[in-house]
Amino acid sequence: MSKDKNSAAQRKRNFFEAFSKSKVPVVESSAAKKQVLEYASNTTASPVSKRYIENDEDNVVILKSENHDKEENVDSPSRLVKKEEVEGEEEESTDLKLALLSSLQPSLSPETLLELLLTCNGSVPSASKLASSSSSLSKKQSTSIPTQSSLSSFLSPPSPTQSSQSTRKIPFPLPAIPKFKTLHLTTPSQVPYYAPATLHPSFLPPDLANKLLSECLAEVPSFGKYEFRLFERNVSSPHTASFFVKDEEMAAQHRRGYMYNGSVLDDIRTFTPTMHTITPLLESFINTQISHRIATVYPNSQKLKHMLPQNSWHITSAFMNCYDGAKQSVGWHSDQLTYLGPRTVIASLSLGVEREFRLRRVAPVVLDTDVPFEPVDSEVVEEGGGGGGEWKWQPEGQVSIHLPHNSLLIMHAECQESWKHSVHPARNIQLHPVAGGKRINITFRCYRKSLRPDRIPKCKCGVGCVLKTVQRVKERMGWYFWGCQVGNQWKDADGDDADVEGKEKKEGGCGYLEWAKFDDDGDPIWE
Ligand SMILES: O=C(O)CCC(=O)C(=O)O
Ligand SMILES: [Fe+2]
Repeated sequence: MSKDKNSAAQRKRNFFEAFSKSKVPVVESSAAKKQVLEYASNTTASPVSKRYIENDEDNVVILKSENHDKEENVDSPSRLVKKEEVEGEEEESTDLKLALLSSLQPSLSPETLLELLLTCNGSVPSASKLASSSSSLSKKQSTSIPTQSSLSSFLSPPSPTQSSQSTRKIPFPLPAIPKFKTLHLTTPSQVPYYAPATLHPSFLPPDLANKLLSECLAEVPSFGKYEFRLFERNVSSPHTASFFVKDEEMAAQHRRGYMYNGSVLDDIRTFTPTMHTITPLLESFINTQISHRIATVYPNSQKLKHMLPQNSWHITSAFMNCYDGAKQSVGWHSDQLTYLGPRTVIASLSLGVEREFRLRRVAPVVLDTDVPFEPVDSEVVEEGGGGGGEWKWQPEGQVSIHLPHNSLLIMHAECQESWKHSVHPARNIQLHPVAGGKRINITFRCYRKSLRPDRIPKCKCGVGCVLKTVQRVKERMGWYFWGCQVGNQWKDADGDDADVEGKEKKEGGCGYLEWAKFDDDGDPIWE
């Protein structure tokens, strides 16, 4: 590192450069503002570590980047506060305060924010108050599509052969990964080129991530173990998990009516304090990421049909998973869409031990499911084939992504319908100083009001239906249907519910099936 790069002025210039290209989560509600302000007055920043490991399995392709430092420089709120080039706590906490202040005052330039902080002796609450009461502050340049420092690195090359300054469009649809291959992605910037996901390491300010981890670890001992029938997923799951909602009222609603695999959950908990604190940060960040993806990846820069309107992704609930030791895992599955609706986005935060997450495409992305609905023989639409018109899907290889402590993986809108994911058992793990052998994962979700249990169809068993898509029948590829929860489960010895060929359907169930129609924004149209 050059001397010049180390100088305070240069560091400040670097920071401002990164900062002005970035979009910090915007905190809008007054309760959320209060939480950020509370956090701002208590926090000190500490360094984070991250590590990308390589793998020597057969048939493994490892994509390496020439410029790891640059490529790992990805977007996250804490990117703005974590300074590889900056030494010393004081600098870090200034950056953290700037990031927090920016989330409260998103329209102000970084220079203005710094001036405000200096004027207010470093107090974020006072600086924010001052900003709100002043009308003559300089504004950040407004752009309809926010760009991010890390997203510019996201758009930088996924392979070593390209120059780090060039940008390459993320292909849509994504290229096929050759059958039997596992593509190990070693930098976050590679992820969106091969999977319908983005990875944001060092997502939270380090102290906040550690606080959240400690809260989660306190919850874990009372988690239940779910074999084969883990909540929304019909899958072998040798790990423990629990379900969280925002408040008691929601918890009561969930206990009353939300069905998972034919029964209601009895273990429904409310968010821990830090889950509440990070909710507005996550919401703002995810909405920014979704908008960026729409602008840069999806055809004609339009949201995919059935996606939520822009800026309306919000957190209603979360599954918290705990993987204790190298062998605990979750088999191939996609998350059930029943309450999430079509084209859902899921924010998955990892804490503690780094583990390997895999993704595999199982069906094409269908852009227009708006085809005339006609009655068909229910056999034809069974997921996984059987009946006429079966889709001959060319099996594809898989992508492997390592998820370190405090990394956020966003599963984007095309992920659940066309891909499956899993957490791979590990040969060995590196213990985490706080979590020991445990990995905690929280998947934050946006349940739709229009898909509350009292609104969705019941099957002939009298149980709320499950929402699925057709994945193997060419003529109806991508269509959505409501089916019997029991009738849509498969006996599944190896945890892979994608490969149902040759497996038997579970006993019982009424075989109910009804086509599901959704409007452009993904809300159901009932007939
Ligand atoms: O632990 C993970 O990263 C994934 C968890 C998951 O797939 C789920 O909660 O549905
Ligand atoms: Fe999942």
